[in-house]
Amino acid sequence: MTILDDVDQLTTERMRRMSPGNQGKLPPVDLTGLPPGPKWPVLLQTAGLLRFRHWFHPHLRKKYGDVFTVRLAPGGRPLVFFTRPEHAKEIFAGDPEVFHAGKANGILGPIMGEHSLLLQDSSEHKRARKLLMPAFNGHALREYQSLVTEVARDEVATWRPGEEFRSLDRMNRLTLEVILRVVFGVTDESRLAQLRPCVNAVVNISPAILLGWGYPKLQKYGPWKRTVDNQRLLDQLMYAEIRERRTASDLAERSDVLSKLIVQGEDGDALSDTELRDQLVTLLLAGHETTATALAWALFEVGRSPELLARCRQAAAEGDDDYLDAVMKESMRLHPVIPMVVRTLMQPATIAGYDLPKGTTVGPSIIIAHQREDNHEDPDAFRPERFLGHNPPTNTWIPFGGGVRRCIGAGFALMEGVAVLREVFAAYDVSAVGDDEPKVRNITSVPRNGARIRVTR
Ligand code: HEM
Repeated sequence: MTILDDVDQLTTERMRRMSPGNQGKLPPVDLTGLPPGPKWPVLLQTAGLLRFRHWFHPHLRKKYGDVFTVRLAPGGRPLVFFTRPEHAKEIFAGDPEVFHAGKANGILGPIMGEHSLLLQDSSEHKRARKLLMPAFNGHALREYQSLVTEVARDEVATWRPGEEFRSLDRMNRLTLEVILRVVFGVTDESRLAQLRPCVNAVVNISPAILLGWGYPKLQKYGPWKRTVDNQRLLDQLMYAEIRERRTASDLAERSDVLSKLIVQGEDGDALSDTELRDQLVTLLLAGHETTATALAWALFEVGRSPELLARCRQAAAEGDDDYLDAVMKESMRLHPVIPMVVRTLMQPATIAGYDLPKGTTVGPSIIIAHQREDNHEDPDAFRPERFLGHNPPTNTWIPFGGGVRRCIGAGFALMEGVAVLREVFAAYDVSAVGDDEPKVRNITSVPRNGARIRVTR
């Protein structure tokens, strides 16, 4: 068997094994005594939550109070939302053996693979998190900084004074390049050229594509076949990169996430090739569009206020990273990229005084936490100063979730955000063009018009 056949087989087996139909079913849930919620048909509630979340979360809080239940298709399984910081704390601090996060992400199994940090729970999650953590600590982040800055500078160098564009598109291009070069550590130009279109297609997961994962027979036809073919190509390229990297003579000196993960494993417990592939695809899917969206909103909001712009240009000129860090944090507060985080109860648990049965899914609403007036004064205003010199009270700012599942890339995203803002504001004045509002794009919320900006000197 050649290496190519071997990788093709790995892809085929993963897609089959991880198809939603082959993953274990959750037990039925007893609905008596759950917090209040709408009596609408479950399909309408599901549409409200998935497509109209920016209206639906505040509407439900207004109607039912701080804790409410939404029922989801198929089958009307309950999802209980909590909107107060002390309730978010109860969830984030919950026993990881009882509060599982991996189940809710199972839909991404065919692409991420079973080893993905996002999909694992209990001891497997603990082990993977321990192996990945050193590649995301403060020391590692400082090592990535110069390459991230270089990628940002190259992107900004392609802009022309007076040009108007969708900042979301430019930020997506930039953050993808960061994943390829700083996370995967690819340096070979021909491999980068092969990876760019392939990775772009992989991150474009529409509801129609998800359908193909649920019904593997569709994978012989049209867009679903193209998705699987593209997935095979990505796997070929990634396994080739992983296998070559293992034998690289400069492995220990390299500052990219993949090299660090390989070196880290040399002391004992090591990640296999398949585990490395699954974690890298997870980092790609979790870290690319999320960071790009937060950056696009930051540029758009700063571009709406000449005072903020002047402050950012000054910060870039003086190397005042704290101010740019506050701009990123305020961008994620006002426009949370991920609207909620969820956990499924493996045993009955009591939260906010409610006794909830096994199988219930629970989660803090990030949208509401960031909008509550008792959490953030004048919550509709974009004010980076909120984050200067102090942090907001615990669990009032939760764009990265919390507890043992808190986003492992939070520090990476902020480091990247600051580096990009520094490069943009060192070179350009930015003004927002038109208006914008959040729109649902699969799991994330993105600016509907792409956060259009004009750059001038
Ligand atoms: C602005 C950018 C980002 C946002 C808003 C964001 C948000 C989140 C959220 C809400 C979670 C779930 C946390 C929970 O369940 O409590 C998460 C998990 C995760 N994120 Fe991020 N993220 C961002 C950037 C990144 C980056 C840059 C990476 C990696 C390069 C990354 C990798 C991950 C991974 C691997 C997990 C799973 C952690 C686990 O289950 O243990 N994220 N992220």
